Amino acid sequence: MTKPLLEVNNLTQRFALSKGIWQELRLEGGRLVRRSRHVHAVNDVSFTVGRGEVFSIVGESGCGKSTTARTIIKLIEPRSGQIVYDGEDITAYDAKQMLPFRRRMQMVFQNPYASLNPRHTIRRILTEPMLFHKLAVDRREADDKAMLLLDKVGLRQEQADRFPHQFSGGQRQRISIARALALSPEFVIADEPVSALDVSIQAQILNLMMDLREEFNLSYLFIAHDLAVVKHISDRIAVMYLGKIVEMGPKQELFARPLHPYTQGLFASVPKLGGKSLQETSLSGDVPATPTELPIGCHFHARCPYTRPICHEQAPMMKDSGSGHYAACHILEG
Ligand SMILES: Nc1ncnc2c1ncn2[C@@H]1O[C@H](COP(=O)(O)OP(=O)(O)OP(=O)(O)O)[C@@H](O)[C@H]1O
Repeated sequence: MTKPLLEVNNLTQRFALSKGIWQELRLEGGRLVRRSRHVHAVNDVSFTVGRGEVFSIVGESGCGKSTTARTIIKLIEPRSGQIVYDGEDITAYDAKQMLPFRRRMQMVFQNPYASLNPRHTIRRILTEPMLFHKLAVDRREADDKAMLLLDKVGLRQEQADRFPHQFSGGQRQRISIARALALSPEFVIADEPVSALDVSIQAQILNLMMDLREEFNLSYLFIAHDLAVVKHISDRIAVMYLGKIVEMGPKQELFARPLHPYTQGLFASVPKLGGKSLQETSLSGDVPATPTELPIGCHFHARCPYTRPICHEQAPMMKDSGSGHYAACHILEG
């Protein structure tokens, strides 16, 4: 088997909440001390992304998708676990060591307006990173490359001297994609890249991303809260709930035979093709707003229609049901 481009092993991330109600009082050695509570955003997450693969992570808001992405690219330091990129363990790399990887791994964000400097022209947004990373010998070469990129993402060269606010949402996302490509990456992390766009524009951007994948031989880690968005583009999909991957497998397998009750609930809430109404969802209740205390046992037990006593006590292990289709649920253990 060929080596994966990205390997994430047992990744865990948590945030300290240090103010007001987020502190707790504890009796330690006869003294009352204040301790920060923590949000357990990512809990023991493992997956790989192969070369040329589109791997998607889906789950409801707050389940830890963005934190996983930001930790992989080391925008935040992992609490524990391992990140291996192209065979190199980058987990403990500092900012200087990360510099070449920051070029090779690019990120496209949900809100293109917030991620583009409003005071810079598109020309400057595209050429500056190239010059910084020495991917162009001079301004003229960077400029030529920028013009080519505008063509590739479906914008006109005459638009290069405009500012981000002079573009529509979809066009701004095209600029973000061009900026990511300006650094000739091999891996793109796309964090909800179409969620802020009109449905009619979403398909255009997804198609563009898939065309660029072919042309530039890209691998994608694609993050979305909506299974419908990842249906057409993914090779494999991981479903995340409360910081954990609960199911993972090839797209066809996952869509044909969702195993985990949470995945089944997500499917039930996908709008029917061509239909106006949503099907009745079998997902009741909400994800805890701030997961400072993780449930004991299966994280999903409070919302699961099939809960058994064991689900309150033991966390289920990921089990392979064949063809690389994994799920973590006690029901599947018989
Ligand atoms: N900097 C932070 N400080 C404290 N808590 C945080 C921080 N960033 C994220 N969180 C919390 O971590 C959890 C996971 O957040 P994350 O943004 O990764 O989820 P998500 O699945 O990407 O959701 P969304 O789609 O809404 O962004 C949430 O409970 C969130 O409130």
